[in-house]
Amino acid sequence: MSKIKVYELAKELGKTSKELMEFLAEKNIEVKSHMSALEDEDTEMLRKAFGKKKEEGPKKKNIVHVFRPQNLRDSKPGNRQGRSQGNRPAQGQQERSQGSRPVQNQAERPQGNRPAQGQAERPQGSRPVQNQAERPQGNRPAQGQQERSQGGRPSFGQADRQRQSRPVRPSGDRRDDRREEKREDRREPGDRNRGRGTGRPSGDRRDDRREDRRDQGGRFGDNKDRQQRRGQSIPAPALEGQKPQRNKNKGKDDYKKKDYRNDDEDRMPKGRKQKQEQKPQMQKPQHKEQKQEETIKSIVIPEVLTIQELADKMKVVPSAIVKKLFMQGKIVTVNQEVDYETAEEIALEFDILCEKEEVVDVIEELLKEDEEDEKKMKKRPPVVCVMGHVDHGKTSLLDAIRHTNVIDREAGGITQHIGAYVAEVNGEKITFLDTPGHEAFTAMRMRGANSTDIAILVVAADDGVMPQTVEAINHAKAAGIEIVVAVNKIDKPSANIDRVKQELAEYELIPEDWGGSTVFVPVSAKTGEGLEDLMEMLILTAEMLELKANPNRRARGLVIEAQLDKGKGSVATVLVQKGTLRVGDPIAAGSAYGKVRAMMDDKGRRVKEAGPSMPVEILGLNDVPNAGEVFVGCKNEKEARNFAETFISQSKVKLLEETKSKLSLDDLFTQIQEGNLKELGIVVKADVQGSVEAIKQSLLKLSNDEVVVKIIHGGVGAINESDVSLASASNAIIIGFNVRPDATAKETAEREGVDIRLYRVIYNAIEDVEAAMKGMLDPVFEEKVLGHAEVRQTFKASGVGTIAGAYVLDGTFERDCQTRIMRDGIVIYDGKLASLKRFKDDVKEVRAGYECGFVFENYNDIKEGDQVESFKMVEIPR
Ligand SMILES: Nc1nc2c(ncn2[C@@H]2O[C@H](COP(=O)(O)OP(=O)(O)OP(=O)(O)O)[C@@H](O)[C@H]2O)c(=O)[nH]1
Repeated sequence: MSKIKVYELAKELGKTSKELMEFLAEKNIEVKSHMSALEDEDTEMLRKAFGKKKEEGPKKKNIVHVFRPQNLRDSKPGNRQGRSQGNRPAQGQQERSQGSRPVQNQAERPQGNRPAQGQAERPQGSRPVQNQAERPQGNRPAQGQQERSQGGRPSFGQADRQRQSRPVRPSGDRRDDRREEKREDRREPGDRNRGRGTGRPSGDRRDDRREDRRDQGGRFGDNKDRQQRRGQSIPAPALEGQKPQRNKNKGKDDYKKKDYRNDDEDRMPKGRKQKQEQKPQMQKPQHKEQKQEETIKSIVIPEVLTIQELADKMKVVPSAIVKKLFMQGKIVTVNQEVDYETAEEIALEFDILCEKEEVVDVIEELLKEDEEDEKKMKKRPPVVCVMGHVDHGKTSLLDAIRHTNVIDREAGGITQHIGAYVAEVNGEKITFLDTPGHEAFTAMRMRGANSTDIAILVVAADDGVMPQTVEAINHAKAAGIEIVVAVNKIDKPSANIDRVKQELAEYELIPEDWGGSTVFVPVSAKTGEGLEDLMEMLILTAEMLELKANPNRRARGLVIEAQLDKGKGSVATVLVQKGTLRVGDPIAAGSAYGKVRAMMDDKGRRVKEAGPSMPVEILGLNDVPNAGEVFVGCKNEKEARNFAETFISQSKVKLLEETKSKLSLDDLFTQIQEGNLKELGIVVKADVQGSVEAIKQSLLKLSNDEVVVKIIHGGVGAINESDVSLASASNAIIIGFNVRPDATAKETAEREGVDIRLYRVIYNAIEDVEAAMKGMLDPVFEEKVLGHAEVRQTFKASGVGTIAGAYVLDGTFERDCQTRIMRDGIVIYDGKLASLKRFKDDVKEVRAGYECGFVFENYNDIKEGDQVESFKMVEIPR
C-alpha cells in the first residue's frame, strides 16, 4: 500500500492538513508539507489521535453563514457587530483559522487542490466509502457549510434573510461548541484569549484579512482600502485570500475552477432546499474544510456587458451592484455598460473572480492556413509598394516606372485609387502596388505593407525626412518588410542626398556605403535618372528574400481595390499571393462571393489565369468586397457562399460590438460630468472602398479630448435609405464622396433631419468635419423651387386673416413650405405658409391642377392675380 499523504489523511479525518501537521510537530515528527507522505506508524497515531473526534463532528454542524456584503454595508456598525458576534461565530472562526495563521501556512495548504482531490479520491476509498454514503442528500450541515462557503455570494442572501429572521440561538450554541473545540485544537494560548468570549471583534478579523490581502496586493488591496475607508467590513471569508493564488496559478488551476463551478451549480440549489427542510441534521466534519474552500466563485464575462448582465452572471440582484457603485460615488443604471476591468472590480467586491470570455475570431479561424510544403514552392516576383511623405514624388516615381501619367486624372491632386501593375526588368517581374500619397491613406499603406515584400521609401532630396516618412518607416518595420530608399528629386539644385542619409540613419536605415545594410538609390522621377538602378536593386533585394509560393493550389490573395461598375457589376482588383486563380474558379472575398467570370491583367488584357504576385481585375463577385480583404479560392460555389455568409454574420457581430461604447465607466462619468464628452457619429459612403477607408482614417484622427469621432458605418455606393436611418438612429451625419443620395434616401434624410454632405475632394470633407468639430459648421443651403400658384380669389375670415383661394399652376405646395408672393414681377412677401387647405381640410400637399386655400404667416395683403412661388431651402452638396 502506498503511503498516505498528509492532506489525504486530513481529509479522511475531517481535519485540516495544518492541524495534522501541528500535531505532528508537537510530537517532533517532521513533515514538510501537506503533500508529504506519512509513515505508517504516524498515520496510525494520527488516526488514533483524531479518529475519535470524528464522533464529535456532529456538534460542529450548522455553520450556515451566508452574508450579503451589500446588506452589511448598509447595516449599522452596532448591528453588524452584534450579528457578527452572535450569529456568525462560524465566520469568525473560519477567518481565524485561516486569516490569523501565518500566510505561509495558507500557502502550504494548497487550497485549490483540495476539493478536486477530495472528489477524485473519495471513491477510491482512502476514506471509507460509507462516509460518502452516510452523507445523505439531506445532510444539512454539509450543505450549510457549502452555503457558508458561498458566503460572499449575495445570491444566497435569501437563505441569509431566512436565517436572520428566525431565532438562531441554537445554532449559535452549537457553533460555540465547535469554536471551543477548534480553539483547543489549533490556537496558541494568546490567540485563544483573544478569541474567547463574544468571539473575535470584527475589526480583528478585518485586520487579518487585510494582512492577507496586502500580501496579495493589487486589486484586493484597493478593494480593501475602499471598504476600510468607508468603515465597512465585508467579512469576506478567509478564502478571499486564496484568490490571488488562483490568479497566479491561472491555467494551472483551470480545471479546479471548473470543479468549483460545477460543484456550485450542481449542489447549491439542493443545499439551499435541504437547509430549510432538514436543519437539525448533523454535519460530517470531514467535509468542512473542503467546503470552506469552495467559497470562490468564478464567472466568465465578455469584454463589455451591462450591469444587468453582470448581475445575472454573479447571481445577485442588479440593485445590489448599483448600490455598491453608488456607495463608491458612481451612479449607474442597470442597462449601463461596463468594461471588463470595471466588471471585474465590481465582482471582486462580491468575492467573485472574473475570467474574460475568449472571443474566437471566426473569420480568422476561417482564413487560417496550414504551413506549406517548401518543396512545392516556386520563385515568385516581389510585390513592391511606394511609401513616403506627401509630394515627395511617390506617384511620379510609380508613374515614371509605368510610363503613364496618372497625376492629371486625380481629383484634388491626391492618388485616390489603388491599383497595381507589373513591370519587367531584364526578364524579371516586379509587381508594384499603387499606394496613395496622402496621410489619409495610412490604413491602406499598412495593408500595402502587409501585402508587400519590399517598400520603396521615397524621400525628396530637397525636403528630407518628414513626419509621414517616419510613419512609413514604422509601418514597414512593423510589417517586417524590406525597405529600399529612393532619394528622389536629385535633379533639383537644392537636393542634398547626404542629409537624407543622415536623417534616415536616426531611424536605423543606414546606407551600405556607410557600413549599414539599407539600399539607397538616388533617383529623379522627373528625369528618369537612377530608375534603372532602383529596379535592379529591387530585383536584388527580392533575390535575397527568396520569395516563393506554391502556384499549384487553390488561389489565395488580397483584394487591392473593388468597386461597383454599372455595366460589369462588382469589379475587384486582387493580388494573387498563393496558388493560381483561373476563370471559372469559385472564390469568396469577405462578404462577397462568386465565380470568376472574367479576368484582366494590369494592362487591361483578358487573361485565363493568374499566378502568385500577379494583380488582376476580376468580375463575377456578387458584392463589392472591402479593400484589404483576403480572397480565397473555394472548392465550389456553395463553399464560397458559406464563407461569405459566415463573414457577413461575423462582421455584424463585430460591428455591433464596435458600435458599443468603448469608453470605460470611469471615463464616461468624468467626461459627462465635466460636460465635455461629445461624440460625432459619421456614416461614410464613397464610390470606391479605398476612399471609404481613406476618409475613415482621416476623420478618426480628428478625434480630440472633447469630441470623439466615431465612424458608424462605411460603404461603397450611393447613399441609401438604410444609411440615412442608421445615421438618424445614431444622430450621425453622412459624408458622401463621389456619390449621391438616392431619391428615398434624400427624402428620408429631409424628413428625419439627417445631415448629408457630399464631396468630391477628400480634403474638403476633412476640413469641414474639422470645422464642424471646432464650432459646428453651418450648412450651406440653396433654394429649391417647388411650384407656382396663382391667387384667384381672396376671402377675409375673422381670427384667420385673409385666405387666398389659389390654383396651383405647376409643381406642388407643401404645408410649412417657404413662399414668395410676387405682384407684377416684384416680390412683395417672403415667408412661410401658415396654412394650406383644400376646401375646409388642412392638407399636406397640393399638386398642380388643384385649387387650394393659402394663409400666409403674418401677411394679409393678398390680391387677386398675385403669383405665389413655393420653395424649400436644401443643402447644397460641396
Ligand atoms: N524636380 C522634380 N520634381 C519632382 C520629382 N518627382 C516628383 N516631383 C514633383 O513633386 C510633386 C509631387 O509629386 P507626386 O508624385 O504627386 O508626389 P506624391 O508623393 O505622390 O504626392 P501625394 O500623392 O500628394 O502624396 C509634383 O509636382 C511632381 O512633379 C523629381 O524627381 N524631380
